[in-house]
Amino acid sequence: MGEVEKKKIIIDTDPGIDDAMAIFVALGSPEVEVIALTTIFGNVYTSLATKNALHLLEVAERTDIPVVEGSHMTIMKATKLRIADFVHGKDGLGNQNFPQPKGKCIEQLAPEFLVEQAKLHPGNITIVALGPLTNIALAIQLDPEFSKNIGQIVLLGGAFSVNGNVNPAAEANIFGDPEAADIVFTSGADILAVGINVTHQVVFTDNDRKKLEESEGKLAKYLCKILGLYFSYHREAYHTKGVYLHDPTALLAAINPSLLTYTEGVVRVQTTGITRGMTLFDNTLKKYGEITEWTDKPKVKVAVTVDSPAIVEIVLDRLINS
Ligand SMILES: O=c1[nH]cnc2c1ncn2[C@@H]1O[C@H](CO)[C@@H](O)[C@H]1O
Repeated sequence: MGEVEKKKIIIDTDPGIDDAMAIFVALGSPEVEVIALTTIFGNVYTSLATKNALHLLEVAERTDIPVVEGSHMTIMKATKLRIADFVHGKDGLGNQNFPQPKGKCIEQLAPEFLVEQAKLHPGNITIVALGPLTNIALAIQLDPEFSKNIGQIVLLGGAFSVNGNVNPAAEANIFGDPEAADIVFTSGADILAVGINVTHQVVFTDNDRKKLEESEGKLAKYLCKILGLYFSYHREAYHTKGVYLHDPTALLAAINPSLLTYTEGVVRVQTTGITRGMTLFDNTLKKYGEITEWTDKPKVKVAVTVDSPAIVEIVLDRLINS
């Protein structure tokens, strides 16, 4: 029997403790081929995201995978960014003082790289977007064919019919660049959004962490070092005895969509006022009496439920066997 072709994924990432987890899960998943990591600000600034991406690939002994640096500012060219170092540490990886990576990112910039790869493999690349959507929006602006050429964009972002995590209205990745997010949601690309309404159901407990600690998995052991800060943040902010697996859930949705259920509709992002960054979903079933900002916009898929025990089990399995 011939080998089943692996799904080609590009992870757009701002590592980030849960990003590190997602990247390692991806590297341990035989179903996918990680063709590059592109970087973005969010949990850290973009230069640090690049450094951390290179570092994580060195830890995983996968320096064959290129790192491509992304935008240092929002699509509106704002450089005053909201960085979640209080969740991930000053270094983005739990304040562990890791050595500088030896490798370097490639010369090309992330938006051009994304455009080029989508052209090279039309319909066959999945972008797993784990941070603000700036690079992807820039790729859409660079090439009118990009939304058609890209296979799918699975994004971790939004808070659908629930409160956000930056403030009651907005989730962190969308809040990081709301204008970019609105461009992506309305681009016509095949989009699957995994919001915190879903990822807050996927809790990785103290007991799961113990399983990582007691395992022989190389990447499991590494993650145990950086998870401490993420756990204490969750204990303080959410009073949970565990952490939310945001990025690993989005990554696994890209690998095996049947782990979640979805609905379809139009998503717009609020870009002004106190609800800046809010994602508003229209299921398009109601016929409004007038034309709205949602009318005739392309539909996207939005995750509704998730098989949390299965997600945690797969994450554990991929890390313990690393
Ligand atoms: O309270 C928070 N504020 C800002 N960012 C957060 C918070 N909690 C988690 N994340 C980070 O933002 C993404 C999910 O929204 C994840 O990458 C997560 O690590």
